Amino acid sequence: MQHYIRPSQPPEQLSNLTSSPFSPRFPSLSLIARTTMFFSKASCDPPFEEHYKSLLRNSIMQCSQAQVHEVVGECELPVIDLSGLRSSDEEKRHACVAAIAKASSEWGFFQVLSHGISTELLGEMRREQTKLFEMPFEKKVTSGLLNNSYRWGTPTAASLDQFSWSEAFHVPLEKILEEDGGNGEFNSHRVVMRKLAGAMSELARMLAGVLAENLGYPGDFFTENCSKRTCFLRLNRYPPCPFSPETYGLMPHTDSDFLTILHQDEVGGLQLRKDFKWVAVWPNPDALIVNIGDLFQAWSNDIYKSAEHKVMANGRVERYSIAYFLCPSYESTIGSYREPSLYKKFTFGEFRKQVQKDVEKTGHKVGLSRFLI
Ligand SMILES: C=C1C[C@]23C[C@@]1(O)CC[C@H]2[C@@]12CC[C@H](O)[C@@](C)(C(=O)O1)[C@H]2[C@@H]3C(=O)O
Ligand SMILES: O=C(O)CCC(=O)C(=O)O
Ligand SMILES: [Fe+2]
Repeated sequence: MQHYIRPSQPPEQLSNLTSSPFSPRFPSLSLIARTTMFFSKASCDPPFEEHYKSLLRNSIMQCSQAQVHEVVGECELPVIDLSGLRSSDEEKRHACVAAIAKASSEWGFFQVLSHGISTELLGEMRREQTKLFEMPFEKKVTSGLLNNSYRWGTPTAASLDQFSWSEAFHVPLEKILEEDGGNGEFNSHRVVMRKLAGAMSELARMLAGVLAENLGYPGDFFTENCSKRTCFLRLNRYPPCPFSPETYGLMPHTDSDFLTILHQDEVGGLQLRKDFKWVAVWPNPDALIVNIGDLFQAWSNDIYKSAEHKVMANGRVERYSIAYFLCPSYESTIGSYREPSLYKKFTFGEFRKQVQKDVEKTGHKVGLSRFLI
């Protein structure tokens, strides 16, 4: 049931510009089109260089000492075919549940095939996402698009290790599910987002249910507490970055949710921390990535792991990803499914507030350890 794959080609991030046009590693035409040749900044790009001038200048001098020693290993992230869950053969279903639970404990990450989200829908979303990010930077900032959810860089960054070379729409789904909440001009992306949110919600709640049942607990906790309205869809874009290859596209973090479903494009750059090493997650066009968030780690009393992950910026090409965050309402209380609990009970609202406070104060998310008993 659980098997490992390593793609035949490395992600574009690792291919090099000097390769021959006849070599299979030569970048595809679409990638060439997406390459901002030698750092001419597009009008859609956020003004990272102007805004974070001193931060970036210092970072080049220091060459980010903190990250130099880190090893990036090859990733053999579990790939799980979810058709096993729909099988009438009880043994097959059981093997699939066991594979999901094992990966969630050992990695906090896994990839899924036969996930039920069509390539067409993911492609539609990707086209809408591209249109959104191609708008002039000023418009993204000022137009209040998608409930004012546009973010770029890291406003609180005091050093390069707190800085993210990326932009995102971090969209509370409650807002886009409202029928007429939007500006007519942008309706097509709202329609696609609703469709994708529906499909992602089904998949996320099904996986959360499986993980809960594996611990002998009914899965309805997630159906009851995480409605379509309390979740988030995040559209990420990582523009090409002319600075040190050590620059983060997205700084190391754990996700503040129950679980995340991620669709990444073919560029690569996502890395997760396993056994004190950073390992790269190779893009697999047929798979979605699933990772356990802080709330599931607390709820499962550390049986499932919320693994730290990051995105490394790419010097030549832009990268896109879409993340669906399975979250409860802010009033929901998160407590361990069994006693004695490692963590104090907290509401999701308290957790988010504490994360924000820590990030504002120190530039870093402290996260779950704040709530240890
Ligand atoms: C500065 C930060 C905000 C963030 C946690 C972090 O320390 C690093 C990444 C951020 C991020 C990105 C994805 C999600 O939007 C988010 C909720 C998360 O879990 O990690 C945010 C965090 C946040 O805003 O709390
Ligand atoms: O872009 C990626 O691959 C990861 C994004 C991510 O970690 C996030 O949005 O929380
Ligand atoms: Fe994340």
